[in-house]
Amino acid sequence: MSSSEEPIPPAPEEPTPTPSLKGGGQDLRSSGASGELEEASRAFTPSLQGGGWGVGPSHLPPPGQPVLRIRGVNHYFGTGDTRTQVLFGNTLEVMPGELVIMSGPSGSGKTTILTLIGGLRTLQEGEIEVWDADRGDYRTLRGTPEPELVTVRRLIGFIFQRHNLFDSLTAVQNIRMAQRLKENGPADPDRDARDLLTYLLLGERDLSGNPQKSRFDYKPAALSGGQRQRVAIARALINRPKLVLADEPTAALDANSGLAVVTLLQELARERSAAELRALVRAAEEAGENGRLAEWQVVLLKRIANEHGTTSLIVTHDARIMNLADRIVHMERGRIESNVVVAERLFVREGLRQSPAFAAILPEEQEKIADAVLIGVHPNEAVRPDQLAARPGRVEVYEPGQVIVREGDPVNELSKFYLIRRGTVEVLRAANGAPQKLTEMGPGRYFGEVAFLLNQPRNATVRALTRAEVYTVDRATFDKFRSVSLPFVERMLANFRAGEG
Ligand SMILES: Nc1ncnc2c1ncn2[C@@H]1O[C@H](COP(=O)(O)OP(=O)(O)OP(=O)(O)O)[C@@H](O)[C@H]1O
Repeated sequence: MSSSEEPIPPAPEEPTPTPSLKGGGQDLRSSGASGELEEASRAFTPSLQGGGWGVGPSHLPPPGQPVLRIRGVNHYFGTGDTRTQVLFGNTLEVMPGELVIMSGPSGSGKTTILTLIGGLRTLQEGEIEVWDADRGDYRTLRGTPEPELVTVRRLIGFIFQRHNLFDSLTAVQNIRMAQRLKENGPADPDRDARDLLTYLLLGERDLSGNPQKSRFDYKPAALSGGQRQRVAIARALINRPKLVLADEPTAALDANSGLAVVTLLQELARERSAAELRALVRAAEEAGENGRLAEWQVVLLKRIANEHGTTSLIVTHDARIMNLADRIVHMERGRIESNVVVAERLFVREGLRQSPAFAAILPEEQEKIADAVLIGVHPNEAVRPDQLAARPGRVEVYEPGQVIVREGDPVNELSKFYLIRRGTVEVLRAANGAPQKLTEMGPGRYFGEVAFLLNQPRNATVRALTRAEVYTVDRATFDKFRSVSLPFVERMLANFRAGEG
């Protein structure tokens, strides 16, 4: 281990095996420590602690507020001449229940940021706040004394590459010793641990439902790498943490258990019907993966995931997880280069695709235009003023009665195309001197491009009926992308005509 490391915080006093960081030498606790069994038996004694289980919606952050907030985070390794900055001004918000994928090349800083969020490294510069559902308040990680950091770590389920199972304990014992018994917790905690292992295919039946010898009582040495990883995953999730931090959780897993893990993480995030879940599994299969969940696993999954609202932040290259992401955060050289809410990207892409104005723009150029107006907020959620300010010129907000475009107004380089994000607008046109309502439009509908395509004044007035949020693409941007596409489109048309001839 290089001498450039910062001091590692001391071990938490709770007998919970804290995950190690990959790369060695950074363990907060070592596995196989003496006195494990003693610690384990202490952990088996029920200690009724509040929170966690049975946390209701009132324990979510205030509406529109994140569960995790990162602002201006820098990080440096080493001292003196060898001091190197590895994170640069990173800012990110994660909303409740989101499944966030962190991607990026090796060395781009993903693990470092994850360990800072988990309170496993000292936060040097910037701000990280984690929502504490038990307290109904944010915990800040800046300058936080160790005992409070321990409390923050307890809010989090860690799934890291080196899993630090206790060698002298069985699979079930390893999970039970991490289990915090709470007032509204499962009636039979032992069964809960076994069910999680069963779901992860380490129980008494195989994927086809046929009996198999369970691994409940196996010690880590008798388990394969992938099996140990699944025990570690069960241990991380046993307390239904509201925040899961995972670093390549499926790296050592085969297709079936990888899918089981991925689906569990997704299912923990929010409620889905069994039918929706099956559709999800089918989609995963159709995507060309070999993995599948058994019918009995789906039933168990529903029970295990009875507690919802878990937010997961996962560093992964696993395409199966990528496909399930709500938000994709891409890092390059220590910086968050892009932060995309998948549903928002689909919404805007689809909106642009629908408009005939974009027909002359190549699909990949359309996607660039779409990406350039994204604001990083799910279209189901209203944008906050600070979010508008952070990404200016993308979304405009109109109050009821406000005019967005006015009939007869001339168009110029600054004229815009509008895609409705939220709210309703009405379209009016003057007839016999009085405005006549032509139609109303809601989310996903667009307006405003005809005038700038034809270079004519606006042919109707559009006015907000309710508070309306609209994405905007200005004419200069539109023309730029169209000119890129034009030669291709013309060549395609020429080929088409030649073919016809
Ligand atoms: N303990 C350390 N001491 C010094 N430099 C470190 C240490 N840990 C990481 N780094 C450096 O910090 C940068 C970010 O590393 P990090 O492990 O966060 O990247 P990563 O994106 O997780 O990479 P990978 O995908 O390979 O896991 C890298 O340049 C790495 O060499």
